[in-house]
Amino acid sequence: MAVQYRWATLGCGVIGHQLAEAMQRLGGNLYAVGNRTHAKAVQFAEQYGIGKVYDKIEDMFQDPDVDIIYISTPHNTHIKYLRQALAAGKHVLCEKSITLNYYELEEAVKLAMEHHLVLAEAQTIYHMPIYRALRERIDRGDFGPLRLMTLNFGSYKPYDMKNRFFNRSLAGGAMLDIGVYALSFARWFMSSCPQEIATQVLYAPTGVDEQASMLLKNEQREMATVMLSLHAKQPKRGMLSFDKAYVELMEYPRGDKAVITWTEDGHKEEIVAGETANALCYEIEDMERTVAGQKDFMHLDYTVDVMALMTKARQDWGMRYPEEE
Ligand SMILES: NC(=O)C1=CN([C@@H]2O[C@H](COP(=O)(O)OP(=O)(O)OC[C@H]3O[C@@H](n4cnc5c(N)ncnc54)[C@H](OP(=O)(O)O)[C@@H]3O)[C@@H](O)[C@H]2O)C=CC1
Ligand SMILES: O=C1CO[C@H](CO)[C@@H](O)[C@@H]1O
Repeated sequence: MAVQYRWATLGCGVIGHQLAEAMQRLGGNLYAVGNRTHAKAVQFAEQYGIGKVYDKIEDMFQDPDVDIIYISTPHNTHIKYLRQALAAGKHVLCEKSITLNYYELEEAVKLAMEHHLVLAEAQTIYHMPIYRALRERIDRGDFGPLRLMTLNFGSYKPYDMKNRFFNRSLAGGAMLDIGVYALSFARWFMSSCPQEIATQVLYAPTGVDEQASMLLKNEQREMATVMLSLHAKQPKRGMLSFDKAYVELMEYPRGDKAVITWTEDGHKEEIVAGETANALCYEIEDMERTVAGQKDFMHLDYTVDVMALMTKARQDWGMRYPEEE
């Protein structure tokens, strides 16, 4: 699918570069770039052959030629830009976690609805073809009823205040950075949003959540366990357990392969769908198809459920960011 809309990127850090590369892999290009540090936007534009660099970020919202804004700044800055972009009539694809908490997201969703715009979180899990392939097989009843899932996500980040990971003023912490993947995985497969949630937390010296565990259960008696760590490596492993089989996905945020182990005789089956390297291409394509009005491929309803769970967990812990005090 060719890129048909004009996209502007707000932010040109690690993931901003990946989005620019994905655009080019699709045979398109970003239309414009804006960034807090202007010099980096200029350099970014040169690297990718982007024609427009805004002097000020605010100019992006007023540019009548922009259709979709991609926000990739730290979590706590998202709401400020969401407000401005949506009020100016732009569709928005915003990086995970889409907002700091449920209340900010509620406000953004209301704005998007009022202005008839597509608002979406850049959550790779909702766009990787392997997730759709598995969903189809589950819905067909191949594995029997879903009983439980176990989700791990561990990343080793140093306690370095120069980056966002442990910095409370940049909305650091495990839940918003990586918990959002585990919960999006859980929400994708669960028949309804979990109603019961039990959690534990360990804080980093900087006051943000370094490790967290969660137990979830919904009305259909489907359960999930989540273990997160931001200062200890773990495999990114998602496991779904059914009556007839269990299914494992490794590197699940951008997974492209699932291994099924059949309960009856233990034999294994592998399903491959999509490619990890194209993760952001799938996201761009789904956003464009949704903006074009084909169907909703973005799953903002799941994003809202996941944000509600993350907010509930932090409320239970009494953990607040400076913006919430
Ligand atoms: N989907 C995915 O696979 C991934 C998603 N992410 C998400 O993307 C977002 C950005 O992460 P990442 O690219 O790693 O971050 P980086 O630190 O690499 O880049 C951050 C960007 O935000 C800008 N920025 C930083 N602070 C502010 C501020 N206070 N106001 C305005 N702009 C600011 C930076 O501008 P400057 O140049 O001036 O510093 C830079 O352009 C996060 O929400 C993160 O969770 C991150 C990695 C992977
Ligand atoms: O989204 C992301 C991908 O995973 C990384 C951890 O391994 C995160 O830190 C990052 O924000």
